[in-house]
Order: sequence, then structure tokens, then C-alpha cells
Amino acid sequence: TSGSVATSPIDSSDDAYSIPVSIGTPAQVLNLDLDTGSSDLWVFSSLTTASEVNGQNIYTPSKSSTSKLVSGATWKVKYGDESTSSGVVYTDKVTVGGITASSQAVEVAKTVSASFTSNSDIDGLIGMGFDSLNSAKPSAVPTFFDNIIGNLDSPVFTADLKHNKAGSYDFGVIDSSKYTGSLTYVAVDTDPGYWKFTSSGYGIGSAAFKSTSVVGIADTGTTLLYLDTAIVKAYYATVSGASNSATYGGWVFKCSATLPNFVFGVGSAKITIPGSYINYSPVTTGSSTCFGGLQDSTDIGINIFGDVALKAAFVVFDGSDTPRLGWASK
Ligand SMILES: CCCC[C@H](NC(=O)[C@H](Cc1ccccc1)NC(=O)N1CCOCC1)C(=O)N[C@@H](CC1CCCCC1)C(O)(O)C(F)(F)C(=O)NC
Repeated sequence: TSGSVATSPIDSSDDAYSIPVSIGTPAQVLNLDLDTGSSDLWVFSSLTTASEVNGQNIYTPSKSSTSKLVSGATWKVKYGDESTSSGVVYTDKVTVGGITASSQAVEVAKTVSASFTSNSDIDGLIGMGFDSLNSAKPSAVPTFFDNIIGNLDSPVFTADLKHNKAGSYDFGVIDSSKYTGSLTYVAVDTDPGYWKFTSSGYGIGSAAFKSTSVVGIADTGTTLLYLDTAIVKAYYATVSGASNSATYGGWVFKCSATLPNFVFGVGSAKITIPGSYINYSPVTTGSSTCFGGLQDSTDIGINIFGDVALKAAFVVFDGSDTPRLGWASK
């Protein structure tokens, strides 16, 4: 089997990308953030502390004839941006892009942190990382990808994210109409559970490409591109007036600045991120100071090829026995 689901940016800054997910019988549709940087499928629910729900769609297990409590199971996740959620576990029917997992672990939130409450565009996450990142106790529960991979024509899902418009996630098929040229594959290190790979270097604007190994994760759940200090400094050195602002917690520049393209290498292939994608957004609404889409990864401890990078490419997440990432321009 194979399937496809449209994914849309939740706002004009492409902060995150959500997909409609059907849960239960009859179907309850929630908008979840498909996140390759984590491995919990969790949702706002009828069990979520009422004061922590603010406009999100919720999953009500008691209204689903196919829901079952997983007795004794709990979960708790904490993300890189310090947001958290926790709760209990049900199994139920889950359908994404026409593909159904008949008994998917659905982690039901009893509590969520303020940043989730304030984001009415996200009703939860569907983690597509490796099982080692799943937070369920006393034992990890399989991801949606784990549950469907055996039925897929090919053990893959692909990401075709776009700037300010709908893209798609495909399951079980590589649609060659969605990219140009050929796919270049690179090995994935699944320790500790991310889609971690080594980029072969970078180029800034028209400057010569620098061949150097840059280890990072392909992460649909992170908005920006976070790389080593040296690369980031070299990039903003070409943007007059750019500075690393303590006030705003990162590199900022005049919104009117012209930003150079940023190229990253995958094997012998090169993916070009248009400079415009690196003009992320004004630091506050209406400000003439803009926050960069390329930021320093030092405080994170790992380089993250987030949506700013992913939306410049067509990416194959290959979950075969030897996991790998395929990259192509588009
Ligand atoms: C700085 C290091 C990473 C930060 C990263 N978060 C982000 O990138 C959030 C995503 C978001 C968008 C809209 C509304 C709310 C949150 N954006 C963000 O911090 N910013 C601040 C900088 O400007 C851009 C927007 C993260 O924690 N990503 C999680 C998944 C998100 C968690 C919060 C809700 C949205 C999904 C992740 O799973 O991808 C992870 F890999 F980083 C992780 O923490 N794995 C355990």
C-alpha cells in the first residue's frame, strides 16, 4: 500500500507543518505536527486539564468504539524548546493519508506546557523518529511508521515541504514528479534515535563550496536550520548590519537586507536554500529587524536541518534495515 497526505504551514512564517490525522471510530480528525525529531504520537484530549486547552481539537477516547486503555502505561516528553506534555496511553485506529494502523498507541495528554496551550494550530504530534526516542513507560510503544511499514510497497516516507504553501508527506512510494534530477542517498546513524546524517559541506552565496563533514539531524519538527558557529558567522559576515543579538537570542539583520543563498552538500549533490528562506520573520510584528532562519547550534549540542533546510528539498526517509536519507532538489 501507499498513501499521501497534504501538509500545510501553520502560519506565514512556516513555523511548523501539520497534517490531518483520523483517530478512532467514528473518526476524530486532529491536526498533528509530523515530527521526525521525536517518536511519540500524542494528542490533546478530553483528559487534558481543561485550563490547558485553548482552541485545539481534542481526542475523546470514550467516544470511540475502538479505543482501549493500555493499563499502567504513561508517557512524558520534553522537547528542545523546553515544551513538555505527559499523560496515559490508549490504542485506537489511526489513519493518515488513507493508510490505517488498526491498533496504534495514542498517547493522550493529561497535561501540556504553556507553549502548547498557546498554539491552537497544533493538536499534538505524530513522531516519526526511531523507537529509542519514545517516552512511554514501562515499555516503548511503536510509532505509526513502525506499524504501517510492513504494509508499505516500499519502507519509506517522503517529505515535500514548501514555503507558504501546502506540500505533502507520502508513505510507501517515492514520487519522482516531486523532485528534479536524482536522489542522493546518505547513511543514517540511528543513535540516539534521530535521522542523523553527515552533510558533505556548505557554500555561501557564490563563494566556493567548502568540503567538510557536518553531522546533523533531518528534523521536520524544528523550524529553523541550526549549524556550527563558524558556518553561521561566515554566513552573516556577508549580510551588512547583521549581529548576534543577546536581546533576541540569535542572529538578526535589517528586514530589507538581501540574504545570500546557502548551499549544503549531501554526498556529491548540493541543495540550495534560497536566501529568502533565511529571512525568517520580523523579531516582533511590524519590526524592521528580522530574525535569521540560520542560527547557531552551540547551545543545542547538535546541528539541526529543520524546515528552513527541508523545504528546499525533497527528502526520502528510508526505514529499511539500513536506514538512510535520500535528498533531491526540486
Ligand atoms: C532549538 C532546538 C529545537 C527546538 C524545536 N522547536 C522549534 O523549532 C519550535 C517549533 C514550534 C513551531 C511553532 C509553534 C511551537 C513550536 N520553533 C521555535 O522554537 N522557534 C523559535 C525560533 O524561531 C523559530 C520558531 C523542537 O523542540 N523541536 C521538537 C518538536 C517540536 C516541539 C514543540 C512543538 C512543535 C514540535 C523536535 O522533536 O523536533 C526535537 F527534535 F527538537 C526534539 O526536541 N526532540 C526530542
